[in-house]
Amino acid sequence: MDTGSKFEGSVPHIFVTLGASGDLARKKIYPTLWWLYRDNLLPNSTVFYGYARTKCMVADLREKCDQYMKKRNSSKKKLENRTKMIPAQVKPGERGKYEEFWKINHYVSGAYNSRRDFELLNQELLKIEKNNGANRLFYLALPPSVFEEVTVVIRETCMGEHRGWNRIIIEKPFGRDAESSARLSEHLSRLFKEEQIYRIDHYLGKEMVQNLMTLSCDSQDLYDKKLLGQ
Ligand SMILES: NC(=O)C1=CN([C@@H]2O[C@H](COP(=O)(O)OP(=O)(O)OC[C@H]3O[C@@H](n4cnc5c(N)ncnc54)[C@H](OP(=O)(O)O)[C@@H]3O)[C@@H](O)[C@H]2O)C=CC1
Ligand SMILES: O=C1O[C@H](COP(=O)(O)O)[C@@H](O)[C@H](O)[C@H]1O
Repeated sequence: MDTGSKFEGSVPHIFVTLGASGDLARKKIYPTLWWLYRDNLLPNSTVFYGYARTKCMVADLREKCDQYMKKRNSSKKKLENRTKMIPAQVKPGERGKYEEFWKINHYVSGAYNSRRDFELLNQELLKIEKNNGANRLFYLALPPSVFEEVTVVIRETCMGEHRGWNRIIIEKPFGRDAESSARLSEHLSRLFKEEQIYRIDHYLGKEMVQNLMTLSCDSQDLYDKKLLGQ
């Protein structure tokens, strides 16, 4: 299996959001995918798949996501908009592209522990790939209680015969404590190579967290008094 290290534009990319019906998907993942698509930051022939138990159509998913799709605001503007109750919307000039974005979205309904349902998902992906292979990313937008079973079926059903690399993305939390975190890592390492596993904590991109470096240089007292720990 090719784990892949290159961002190869000529090969199709398939981004599968597991738990597509949920809060993280609608508020963070789909808006981010839209911004990347809108700004031409994705490889050509990228396709998106949503997967969850909820039976729904792409149109239903779109309806849930619509209000979160506006370009990211600064925190100040976000606060102003919240206060004024202004609903977020895609800008008028971007609506054509927004329609294009939803046309390359698909949705498959199934359980997270069902081999059969994931085989069906795999069949869908293979149809898109038309025997040319593709690079596949599986984003676990799911409660941690589902991580173990879903990664087993992904490994068993969605990676075998197809050509291209496969990656798994997990949003924090990676366990509740050191022990459960190590258990999760151990489980994942039995299924995937480390370079296939991406662990994401979007809080590390937040301004305040980024500023910790500045704080650490400028405010030694803060550290000395262990205030950060508190
Ligand atoms: N929401 C956020 O902003 C953030 C979330 N996270 C993390 O991301 C992950 C997803 O979060 P979030 O989207 O808020 O979670 P949700 O509770 O919205 O769950 C996502 C989806 O998972 C399915 N699901 C929920 N509970 C179960 C269950 N007990 N068993 C099987 N499937 C279930 C549901 O889909 P269906 O029933 O259709 O299958 C649901 O739509 C979690 O690990 C969370 O800690 C991290 C950072 C931010
Ligand atoms: O990781 C988390 O993210 C959500 C969303 O936060 P946002 O500031 O990016 O909108 C937050 O509600 C949750 O507490 C946190 O654990």
